Amino acid sequence: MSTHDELAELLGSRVRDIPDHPKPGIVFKDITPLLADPVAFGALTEALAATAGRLGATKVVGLEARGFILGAPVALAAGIGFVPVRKAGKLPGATLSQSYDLEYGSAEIEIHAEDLTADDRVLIVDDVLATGGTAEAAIGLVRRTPARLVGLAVLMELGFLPGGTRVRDALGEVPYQALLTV
Ligand SMILES: O=P(O)(O)OC[C@H]1O[C@H](OP(=O)(O)OP(=O)(O)O)[C@H](O)[C@@H]1O
Ligand SMILES: Nc1ncnc2[nH]cnc12
Repeated sequence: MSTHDELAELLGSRVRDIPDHPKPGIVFKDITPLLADPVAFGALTEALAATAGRLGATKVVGLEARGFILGAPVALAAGIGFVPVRKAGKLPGATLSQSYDLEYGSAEIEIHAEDLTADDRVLIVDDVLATGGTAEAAIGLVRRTPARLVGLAVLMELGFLPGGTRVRDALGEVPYQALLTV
C-alpha cells in the first residue's frame, strides 16, 4: 500500500453503514466486508503492525470483540504477544476491571492483572472510536498494570463524536492513530 490516502480509501470502501443498529438513530459502521477482503484486511494488519514496530511495542492489547479480530493478526505480524481486554466475567484469572459508557449502552471491561509486566510496551488496538469510553477505560486499565502504554491505534474514528479529543486528553504524550475518520 503506497500512501496513507490510498490505504484510507481502500479501508473506507470496505466499511458498510447500517442505519438504526443496534438502536434507532445509530449508524453502525460494519467492518465485516473489510474482514472478508484479504487485500484490505492484510493492508490494515500491515499498517497497524508497522505502528507497533515503530513504537517498539511488545504487546498488542485488543478490546473485545472486534479489537480481537484486528489485534491478534497485528500482534502476529509484528512478532509480539497479544493480550485480550474482555467484557466483565469472561477472564478466569485475577483481573483489573473498569466500567464505562458506550454510544449505545454501558459496560465493564477486564484484563488479567498478570498479563502485562514492567518490561512490556503496550499498543492498544480497536476497530471503532466513537465516544472514546471504551478506549479511555482500556487506557486506565493498562496504566494500572506495571507496563508502559506506548500507543492507541484504531481503524476508524467517528469524527462527529468527541471521542478523539477525549482519548487524546487521556493519552497525553502517548501517540494516537486513527487510520480513517468517518
Ligand atoms: O468509543 P466507544 O463509544 O466506547 O465505542 C467504541 C467501542 O464500541 C464497539 O464495541 P462494542 O462494545 O459494541 O463491542 P463488540 O466489539 O463486541 O461488538 C467498538 O468495537 C469499540 O470497542
Ligand atoms: N456507530 C458505531 N458503529 C460501529 N461500532 C460502534 N461502536 C460504537 N459506536 C459504533
